[in-house]
Amino acid sequence: MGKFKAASGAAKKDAPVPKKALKGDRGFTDENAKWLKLKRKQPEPEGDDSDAEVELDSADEDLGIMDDEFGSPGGGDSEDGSEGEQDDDDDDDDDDGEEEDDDDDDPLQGKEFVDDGDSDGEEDEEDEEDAPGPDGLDSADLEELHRLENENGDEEDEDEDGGQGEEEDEEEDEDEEMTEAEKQSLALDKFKRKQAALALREARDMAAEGGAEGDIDTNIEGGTTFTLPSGQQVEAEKLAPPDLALVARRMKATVAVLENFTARREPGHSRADYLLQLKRDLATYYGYNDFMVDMYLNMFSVAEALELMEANEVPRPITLRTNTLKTRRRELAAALIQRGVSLDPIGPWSKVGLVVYESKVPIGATPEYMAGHYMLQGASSFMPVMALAPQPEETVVDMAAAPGGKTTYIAALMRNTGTIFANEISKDRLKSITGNLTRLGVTNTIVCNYDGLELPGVLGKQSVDRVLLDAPCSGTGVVSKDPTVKTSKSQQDIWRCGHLQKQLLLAAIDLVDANSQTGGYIVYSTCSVCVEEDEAIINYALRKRHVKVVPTGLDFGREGFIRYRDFRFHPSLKHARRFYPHAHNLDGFFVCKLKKLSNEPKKAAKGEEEEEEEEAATAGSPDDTDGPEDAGGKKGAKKNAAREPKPVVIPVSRPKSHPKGANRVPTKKVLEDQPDEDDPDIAADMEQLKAALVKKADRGVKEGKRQAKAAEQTAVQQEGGKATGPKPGRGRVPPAGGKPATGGLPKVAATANGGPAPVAQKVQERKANGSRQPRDKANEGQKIGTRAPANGNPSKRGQGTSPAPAPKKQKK
Ligand SMILES: C[S@@+](CC[C@H](N)C(=O)[O-])C[C@H]1O[C@@H](n2cnc3c(N)ncnc32)[C@H](O)[C@@H]1O
Repeated sequence: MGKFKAASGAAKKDAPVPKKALKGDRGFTDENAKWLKLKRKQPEPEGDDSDAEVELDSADEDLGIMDDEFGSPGGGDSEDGSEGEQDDDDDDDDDDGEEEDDDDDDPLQGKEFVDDGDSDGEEDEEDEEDAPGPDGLDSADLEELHRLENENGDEEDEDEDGGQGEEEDEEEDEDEEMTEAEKQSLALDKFKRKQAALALREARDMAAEGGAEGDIDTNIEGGTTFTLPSGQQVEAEKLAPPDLALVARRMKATVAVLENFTARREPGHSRADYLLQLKRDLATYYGYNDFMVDMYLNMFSVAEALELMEANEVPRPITLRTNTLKTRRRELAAALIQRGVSLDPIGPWSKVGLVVYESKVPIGATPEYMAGHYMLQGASSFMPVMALAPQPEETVVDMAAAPGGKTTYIAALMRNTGTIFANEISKDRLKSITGNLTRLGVTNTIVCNYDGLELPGVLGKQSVDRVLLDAPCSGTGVVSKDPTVKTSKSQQDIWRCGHLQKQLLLAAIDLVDANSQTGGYIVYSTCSVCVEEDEAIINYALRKRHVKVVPTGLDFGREGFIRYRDFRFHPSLKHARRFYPHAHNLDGFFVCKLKKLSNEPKKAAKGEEEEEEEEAATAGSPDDTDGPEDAGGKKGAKKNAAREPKPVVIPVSRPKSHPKGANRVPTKKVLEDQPDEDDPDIAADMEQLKAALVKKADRGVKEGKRQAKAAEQTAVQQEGGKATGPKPGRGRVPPAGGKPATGGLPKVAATANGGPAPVAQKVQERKANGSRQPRDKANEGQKIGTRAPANGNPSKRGQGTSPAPAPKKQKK
């Protein structure tokens, strides 16, 4: 008891696995049992980047670790996987590479590296909570406390005994300066907190043990059957401050009932009644909105959803990636240990990662950091680059690159050879990319500032070997970094993201040459756990392009969904990988690798054209995310509007009327998106949207004129001519999205010498010359650049074919 255990069978299955990566094995094993353990206390990165940007434009710079990924929820991280020429251990990422275990001869291994003795991390926090003082507590309170403590057994007592020490003494001193009332109030607060913590722990324990048949006490008030609160009680609770202890105990009881419903239900109450109460309580206790609670409960068992929410309260470990362009991991580790940093290798699955437990110095401002020997970067962001497995001398696109964490990792794996196009739509975020590239000594990268949708037009279709699309997303996987996600996301956000993600993924596929000698791969990743942003996007691409899902090479992580509620995805989606905080101690993350099979356009299957049209009109509604094929085909999903909740599954709340069809005002994002001109479907969709927009704008103008006229008349009628009506021509024209896309091609890649890079031309030249040829040193300066894009000339390519809007700030 008392430990936060993996709850479900599924979670246990995922538990860190093998002993050691076998030599010659490909991929990565999950032997990181130690560091994967949840830890309550982690050193904060300098500048508290924790506010990882869930928003697309959130600046990593805020952290004071400007270039690093910490603080950028979207997944901004940079990692290198290769140890360059000194050490090939980075090659574990390569599809073709043999895995070498450099740790075998790592002198630091098991010596200087600090052992994480914090296996009981979770309890530490509670240990630090002071036992409630007797002051101000009545005997009933104390009795209750003792009862709770006794229920939690000796372990709890030990925790408390051991956990206080000097801190308690200090508090006693402070107590003397307090008034009696203050003391009582403080003590009561502590008592309540303690009660809540104990009750929650019980709930967790019980959940973790799968409801241990037989010995679950479902009685919330000793002896009586657990009774759901009445409507009146629910209303009363809404008005009062939340009683967290009560809520926690009720959650426990509710979970127990749901897990053995027939035996424990209260007559007259349905499963839905209990679920509704549980949802309310989860939202109260952890502070989520209904959408998020529904999403978790749809995805996991109730017990596991609880675990995930609990894990979201805990920060992920601080991790860094050795920049193998400049140093080796063992050297970096030795240098940091010298400075008072406690660290360990991140796990056998990475040869460049380190996990930091404690640091006496700001880890984002050490001389080694400044010198570019490492990148602070969340462990989950290693995965997409490892899956991409870029090869030296290839041409690779990082389609949504800021702040450049993954770009720099790609560069390291390519050993600074070949060419990377690091693209980012947000001009403001470009400097984070260039800053990181410069600091880490990356010289094979051209930074560009396009909407990713434009890239096939700019760089040329089938022009590159690999593309990483670390897509803008809702950020529902990074709650611990950005708790605002708990309440700020809605189903509409997911639909909006989904629509953009689909288009970006098609553009990514179009960039890749299926006939690449060494590549032909696309990796799609998000830091969202929403199926509509993950598997549904891949499934869409499978229908639209000649691609197949291939294994990521990552040996841990859960399989992608093939069935999710009403959705049925291609069976190959099991090769995708999902990572969760509660199961892997990683941010919630999705990674999927595609192999392009042919450069030929894929003919739309029967019925799909019609579907595309509808998609444009619905712009990412759930119905366009590949609904069930077993319910009358894909169209069946659309007809299946009233979706039946499955047992212990709560339907996602949807708006009562989803805006569809011509009357729907297109979202701003949709209007900004540029069509892939070579994709007739999308181009047609966009035309349709634009037409609708123009029509709407016309209506708005007419309405504006009408109102102006009315205002004039009113003014004339009014004494002194003071009009109170709307001013002529103001305020009635549809705003924002209505702005027609104007302007020429923005943004340009810059070369190392600051001049504009004729990007597409270079790619085409490179292709013509054979991309595998060694680079011409004389051309290097022109071809390769890492500086911030100058306001140079735009690439000629694409000009006049795709009127691109100025880059807009994107919100995730
Ligand atoms: C998840 S973050 C990328 C993190 C980055 N890959 C890293 O590892 O450091 C997504 C990025 O996509 C950018 N973005 C959003 N919409 C885009 C678009 N249409 N084209 C290109 N980039 C876009 C956002 O500004 C944001 O920087």
